Amino acid sequence: MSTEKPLILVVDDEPDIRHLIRDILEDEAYRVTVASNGEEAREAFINHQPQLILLDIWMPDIDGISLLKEFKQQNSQISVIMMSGHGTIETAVEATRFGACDFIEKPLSMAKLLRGVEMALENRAKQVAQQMEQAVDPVGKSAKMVQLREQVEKIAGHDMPILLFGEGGTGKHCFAHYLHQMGNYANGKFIEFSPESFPLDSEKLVSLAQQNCVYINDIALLSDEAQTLLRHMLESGRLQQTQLICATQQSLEKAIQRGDFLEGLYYQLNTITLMLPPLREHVEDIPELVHFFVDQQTAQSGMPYRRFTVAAQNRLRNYNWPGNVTELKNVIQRMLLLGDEDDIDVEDIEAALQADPEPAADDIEGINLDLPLREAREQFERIYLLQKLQETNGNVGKAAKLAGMERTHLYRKLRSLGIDTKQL
Ligand SMILES: Nc1ncnc2c1ncn2[C@@H]1O[C@H](COP(=O)(O)OP(=O)(O)OP(=O)(O)O)[C@@H](O)[C@H]1O
Repeated sequence: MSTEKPLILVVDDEPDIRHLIRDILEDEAYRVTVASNGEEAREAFINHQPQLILLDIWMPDIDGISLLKEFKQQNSQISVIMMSGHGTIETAVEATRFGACDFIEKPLSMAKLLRGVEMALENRAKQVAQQMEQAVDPVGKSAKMVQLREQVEKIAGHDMPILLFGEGGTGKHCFAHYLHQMGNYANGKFIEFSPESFPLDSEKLVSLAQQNCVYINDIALLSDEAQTLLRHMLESGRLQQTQLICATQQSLEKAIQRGDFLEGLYYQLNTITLMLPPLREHVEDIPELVHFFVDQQTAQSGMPYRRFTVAAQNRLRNYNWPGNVTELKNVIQRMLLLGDEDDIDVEDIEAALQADPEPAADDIEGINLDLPLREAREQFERIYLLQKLQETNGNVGKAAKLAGMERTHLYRKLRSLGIDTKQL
């Protein structure tokens, strides 16, 4: 996995705009390359292989849509944000149908530009991660899982909003992907919005959502503005050609009572609800989930295969899993990484469960929330990395794996945070 900052290609024939965007992005530590016309853009695309392209919709030698199509044909994974001036906004909306992930209007607002770039890169990273996970059918033969899969088969083909209700880590994303695969827009995209990334522009929402599956995580945390917009879109039928799946960990009825959630929106969303049980209520699925995650992780990372003894599997069934399937997956990853023997036994499980950083609230207590973001982030990074080093007895290589970073990058990061691993 590369930990270098993503490379962004900026294509615009106006030098002022190119340079302004380059400065803004470089200030945020992105790597940037620029092109002033179609020809240069093609060259930069091949030579630099950017992760994201900011593409002007109109240039003297070629129109942006044709260039977008070319890029998408050569690399369907590439993220492209179109930039449009007044009068070309309809073309920009059109561009989302040809695979642009977003568009921004000129004159450019620095905040919107950075937000757009961040969101595009985040979505790309999520897509890559999802592909690595090879969106699987939910595993489990317990009565609850069998019933849930049957429900999905019945409801996936209807264009009605679906609400997924379940504690953190119970498989809401997993079932949302399954619904997408079984639904009417299986050939369309799976687009995830968090409450912060929800588009507040109705045209943009409709153009992104059409013929696709839209998954909104933590729906109870949507801003009042976003709730009103979503309600309006649903009432006016503008999201009809969309598979809309919303997920929540908290009761929406209670959110309504507190005045935090629109009652009208709740009735729009509550037609079909799937209740995802906590893992402690279907522990009979644990052995199958363990096999599944061991196979998945050893195949993905080349870690050696390790077997769980029967006693170890029983211990896993007796734990109450406050973090549900996510916690089980993390514990398995930790054991595969840290153990040396072929077999994983009860003692390894006890050690991994004790090291489980689930009660996150305690861990972030040391962060001063009055600090500017950059410094608060540094404080968090320090606490987080010290915790990883503690879990691995100061082994930087293993800590890097747990943190999903390259070892050399972690060394550099530790140095910049003033952490001396020899003193630990
Ligand atoms: N039944 C299942 N079969 C196989 N994998 C599963 C199952 N349930 C969950 N997973 C996997 O476990 C991990 C956590 O599940 P997921 O992200 O779907 O939970 P979530 O409820 O959406 O979490 P959050 O509340 O944090 O958003 C994912 O990698 C998911 O693919």
